[in-house]
Amino acid sequence: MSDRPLLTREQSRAVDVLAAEKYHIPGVILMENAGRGSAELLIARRPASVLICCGPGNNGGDGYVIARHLDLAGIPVRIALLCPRQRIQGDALINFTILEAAGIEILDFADESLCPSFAQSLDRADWVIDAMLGTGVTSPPREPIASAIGQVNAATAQVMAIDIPSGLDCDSGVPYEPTIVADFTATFVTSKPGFAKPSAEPYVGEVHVVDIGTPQALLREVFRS
Ligand SMILES: NC(=O)C1=CN([C@@H]2O[C@H](COP(=O)(O)OP(=O)(O)OC[C@H]3O[C@@H](n4cnc5c(N)ncnc54)[C@H](O)[C@@H]3O)[C@@H](O)[C@H]2O)[C@H](O)CC1
Ligand SMILES: [K+]
Repeated sequence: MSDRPLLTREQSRAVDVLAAEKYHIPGVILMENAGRGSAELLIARRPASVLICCGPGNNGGDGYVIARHLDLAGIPVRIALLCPRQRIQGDALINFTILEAAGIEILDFADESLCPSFAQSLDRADWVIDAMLGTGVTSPPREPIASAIGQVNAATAQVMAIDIPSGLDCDSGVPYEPTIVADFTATFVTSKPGFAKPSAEPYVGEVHVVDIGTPQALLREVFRS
């Protein structure tokens, strides 16, 4: 796994497209593998209480899957949702709807200014999961995610970043203002080019690669292109 080439933003998109269009793998299966593999990494660290900060895209979708697996493992977990519920779409929406049906606690923080209860939720957690922004982002984090990143970085809880620390450019390794400072990053398929850059070092922490069930043949195609 570790001898695979690094995966760029464009190749990450190619994985999703090829999986769906040529290899008959629905995106929700990749998301399940991504979330379950990430949850297993955190469960091994025996968290007492977890806050999962979720953004509007599929990075947030991974966060909903993680919530379900932590809940199944008996770990108290809450979602801090940093976008209006109506913005959630596709595979992320499938997993969000499951969480709603399962009664897992979802706290809404869609407003520009995070209300004091975001800080209170942070205080209650010994681990925070950053599932706010992933490979789909090429600009500085906007509100309310920007404020959430600032508050997470100032909190005492340990931080696990999903795929990429939110705010870090996965290709260049340049941190936007602000960027999550993670204790460890669970990244999918293989590591990202930006992680090897000195500018990324303070943000990514220990990097763990999580496989998401893509066939070898698909990966060969992606890395050949
Ligand atoms: N093939 C794989 O590796 C898989 C990865 N998965 C996860 O999916 C994300 C990428 O998901 P995507 O929906 O493309 O993008 P994001 O979640 O990163 O964000 C898009 C979302 O964010 C909004 N947005 C864009 N720019 C900003 C900004 N500057 N500030 C705030 N919000 C912004 C935009 O409008 C969209 O709504 C990848 O990282 C993995 O975590 C899959 O789960 C499995 C396959
Ligand atoms: K992230």
